[in-house]
Amino acid sequence: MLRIAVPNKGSLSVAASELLREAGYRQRDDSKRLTLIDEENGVEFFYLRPRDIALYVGEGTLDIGITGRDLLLDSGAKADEVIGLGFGRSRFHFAGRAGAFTSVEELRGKRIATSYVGVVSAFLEREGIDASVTRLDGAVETSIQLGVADAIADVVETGSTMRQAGLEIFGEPIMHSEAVVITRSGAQLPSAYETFRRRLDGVLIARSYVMMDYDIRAEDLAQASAMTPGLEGPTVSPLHREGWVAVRAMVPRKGSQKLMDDLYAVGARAILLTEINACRI
Ligand SMILES: Nc1ncnc2c1ncn2[C@@H]1O[C@H](COP(=O)(O)OP(=O)(O)OP(=O)(O)O)[C@@H](O)[C@H]1O
Ligand SMILES: O=P(O)(O)OC[C@H]1O[C@H](OP(=O)(O)OP(=O)(O)O)[C@H](O)[C@@H]1O
Ligand SMILES: [Mg+2]
Repeated sequence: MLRIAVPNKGSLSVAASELLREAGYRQRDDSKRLTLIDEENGVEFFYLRPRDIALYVGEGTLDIGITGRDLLLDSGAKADEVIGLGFGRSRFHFAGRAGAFTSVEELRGKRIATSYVGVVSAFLEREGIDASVTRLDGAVETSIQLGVADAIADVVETGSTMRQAGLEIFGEPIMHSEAVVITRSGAQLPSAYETFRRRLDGVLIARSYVMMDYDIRAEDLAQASAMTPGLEGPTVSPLHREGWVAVRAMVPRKGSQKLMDDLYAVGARAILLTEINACRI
């Protein structure tokens, strides 16, 4: 059986289970449940803290994990990111009281609080900055007000937690994160992994692509099909109208409305955009 770790709580948990459900796997319907066997697909799911997942996968106890890229790097586990999942996107930033810092150089000799000691220490070492790093479990933003730290390094999505705590980010983002699938470095994975990977790729593609159909005069086909190259090439079929053809191609969802305008402008008509529910590429 393929053994897969899924976040049991936190920002990634619901979206990870939704993705797996869309990919045809059984998922728990009770958030207190910590393991689940999907007999039909030959998979056992383990619902674990996102922070611990890289450790289990790195040790080889579990084959696959879904966690945050930031948590994977922070753990130092011997596991690699194999698929970016496009949700749980965040940036990782230093912040201080409004106006207190303008650059990371000013962190020298200062106290920094964070839940990501691995990421922060590696960054400071790379930059040659000597500072003391304190580990906190969460709600790191409050530590400055409470006098435990001069600056913090934390996850920022909308920035509203920082703003409400009266803090301001400074310097470039230390990293960009999203939910990722991880496997143990150099591991020989069970053959079921390939099916898992193809299913997930299928869901991700179905989410980011749509199907575009249109009719066009044969003489305008070259110009229009260059705008809709599809994955392998567009499907072009005869139309029951002299001098016209029907074209079908997958196109990125992003920008698809503008693409319809542009196709219309080069002579395409009966332009249809439909959802892809699932696919194997
Ligand atoms: N507001 C957010 N938006 C997007 N991603 C986030 C956000 N907060 C955290 N993350 C990401 O979610 C992952 C795990 O963080 P999360 O906060 O869910 O775990 P946790 O702090 O252990 O759980 P909890 O917050 O429930 O105690 C990390 O990869 C992090 O980058
Ligand atoms: O930029 P924002 O949209 O405000 O999101 C960022 C906040 O979300 C996370 O907190 P979480 O709710 O996970 O609490 P925690 O700090 O206790 O983990 C993260 O640690 C930040 O505090
Ligand atoms: Mg959190």
